[in-house]
Amino acid sequence: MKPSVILYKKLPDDLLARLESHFVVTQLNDLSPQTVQQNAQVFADAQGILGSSETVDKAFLEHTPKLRVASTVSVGYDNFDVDALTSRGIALMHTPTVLTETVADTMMTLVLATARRAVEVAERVKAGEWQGSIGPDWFGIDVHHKTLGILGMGRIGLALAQRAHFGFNMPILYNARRHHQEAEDRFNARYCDLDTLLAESDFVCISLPLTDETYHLIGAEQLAKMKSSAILINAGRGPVVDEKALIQALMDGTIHAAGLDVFEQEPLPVDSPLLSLPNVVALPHIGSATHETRYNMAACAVDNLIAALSGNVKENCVNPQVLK
Ligand SMILES: NC(=O)C1=CN([C@@H]2O[C@H](COP(=O)(O)OP(=O)(O)OC[C@H]3O[C@@H](n4cnc5c(N)ncnc54)[C@H](O)[C@@H]3O)[C@@H](O)[C@H]2O)C=CC1
Ligand SMILES: O=C(O)C(=O)CO
Repeated sequence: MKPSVILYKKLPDDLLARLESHFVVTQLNDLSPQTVQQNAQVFADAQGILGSSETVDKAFLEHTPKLRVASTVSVGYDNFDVDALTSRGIALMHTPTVLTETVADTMMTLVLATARRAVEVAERVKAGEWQGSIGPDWFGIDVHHKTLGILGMGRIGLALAQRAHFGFNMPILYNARRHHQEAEDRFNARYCDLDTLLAESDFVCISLPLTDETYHLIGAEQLAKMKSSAILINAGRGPVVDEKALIQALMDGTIHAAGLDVFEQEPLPVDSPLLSLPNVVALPHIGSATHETRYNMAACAVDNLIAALSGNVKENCVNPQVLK
């Protein structure tokens, strides 16, 4: 008999058909306690789950005694209790690599949009304010040849460094737990401690995962170490930055601007002070959101689930120790 799996994200038809050729698939909207309660038998029978963004913790796992694989349509997995999964022998599969270039494009978009005030001035044009030659109140700052600091020199950080180095002639600084030879050799990136990176960068770019270590890594103290002309870019996870401290720093001119794809609470509440600051470009977590990349992520997640439930995993497992 085919194993039962729960799908909690919409898939393109061809990928759904592929999933259904291997499994008995139940489609649900989410993994909320209410959904679990209403579909108790489905969760009790499920050997696999596939979707994104929902919390999978100890309390959830109590309802899934047969679960063997969780396949997330994302590279980030901070919404999973990995220790709880591992202690139950459940494999966690994710989708690195297929989204790397697209997310780096998004980060470069934020760098350019904040520096050149693209959103703000486009809105002024739409509001009919472009009535003659523009003056300094419409000007931005240069991106090329400025120093770009990277926090999180992993796959996405490297792809960002490539764009900044070759495309914009930007010196690259990075802080990491170890030296990255590839970044140093290919992009002339210079390793430095966090304080030096904050003090010397014109753009501080975050492509870090959210972990206990990175939670609120950037707070008031760190923002105060940045240049007052510097711009903060965050496309890692919202809680890596203390959002209250960031709002204060943007309001009092401690830093120049921020380009944000991720927030402490998503969707960003409509009354967030971030939305009334002209020096903020706020995107709705679109880092990987292109048609091509979202398709590739979904295909990767389907393949990951098939591989893991058939004992055939070659890549993309967060906790490979459960496979031994
Ligand atoms: N905005 C968006 O739509 C997206 C956001 N992301 C976020 O980007 C993150 C990174 O993705 P990848 O580059 O593929 O992952 P990765 O694992 O290749 O890179 C993360 C890097 O951060 C480093 N790191 C972790 N903790 C650190 C610490 N405390 N101090 C310094 N460095 C530390 C790791 O050593 C690694 O080099 C994801 O975990 C996710 O949170 C990923 C995709 C899309
Ligand atoms: O993959 C991730 O981690 C995202 O945030 C969305 O692509």
